Amino acid sequence: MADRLELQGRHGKSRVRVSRVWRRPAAAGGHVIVEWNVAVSVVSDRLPSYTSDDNSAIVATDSIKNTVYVKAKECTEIVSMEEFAVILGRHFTSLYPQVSEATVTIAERPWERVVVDGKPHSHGFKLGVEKHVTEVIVKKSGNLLINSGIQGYSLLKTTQSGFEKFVRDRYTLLPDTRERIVATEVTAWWRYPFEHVSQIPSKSFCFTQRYQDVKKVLADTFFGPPDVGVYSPSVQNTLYLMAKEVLNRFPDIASVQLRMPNLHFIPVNLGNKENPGLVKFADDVYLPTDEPHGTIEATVSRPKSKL
Ligand SMILES: O=c1[nH]c(=O)c2[nH]c(=O)[nH]c2[nH]1
Repeated sequence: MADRLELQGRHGKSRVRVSRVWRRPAAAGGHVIVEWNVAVSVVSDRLPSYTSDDNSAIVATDSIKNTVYVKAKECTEIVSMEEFAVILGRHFTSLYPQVSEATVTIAERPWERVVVDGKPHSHGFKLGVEKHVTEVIVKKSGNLLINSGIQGYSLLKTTQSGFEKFVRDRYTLLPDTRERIVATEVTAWWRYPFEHVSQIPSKSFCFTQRYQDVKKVLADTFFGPPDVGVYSPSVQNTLYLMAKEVLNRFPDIASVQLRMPNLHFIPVNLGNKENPGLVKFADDVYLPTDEPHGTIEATVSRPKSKL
């Protein structure tokens, strides 16, 4: 009976923190530093270690951790974290016969070059807020999937947002409004179209630049033009327009998933019978809260080609 059990397993190392510096001269743009939190997880064809005392097929998670530092050392040219993830995935699936698949996840700590007296500093950095993340799955055949994203991208606007004409029934208290604050913390994931290591473009395509560009398109669409903005009838509609604009602008992105919690700014009205109108709301004083918050998410993809 026990012989018929099915076993699926994977192992790896998480929270491997590595930082890499590339020391370019100031004239070439100055030093570049990245700080990455790497997780590697491998799938093996052979799993005797789960069912016996035979560890002969295990690549120790300690060796997996060491490999991250070896590969960082070997990257003498600047690499994006997507490229680094592919390098690691290729390494584990090609060096070890039993490893059929590797998943490499990286989150970047957002060190940003400082600007001093209007000039980018050659070796000074400060920590930003939102994070670039990636998940790369590499198979032994060289087939792969690259998903990248943004986490913790907080956006807010003080007007040009409303919510009205929604379902109104005995459970409804929320009034219609065409004037409110809208605030969110965007999590975005997008998929690149590369399906095999051989399709990954060389230097002409830069994943890091694409991350910056996607971030800008998301924010520009959320805010609208600087002087007048753009009216948002719901977080749902704004989310869709943001995803659509990313797909419009970047043909090499196949699909976009956005998660945009609605972080409420509740109008403050305070008073009682003796003291009515202690604070009367006039689009000025709010109670910000993220507990509870609305959860709004969607995936927008290009139609599948009908070849
Ligand atoms: O943009 C919004 N979408 C909703 O689905 C919703 N629900 C709610 O109470 N407020 C809002 N706002």
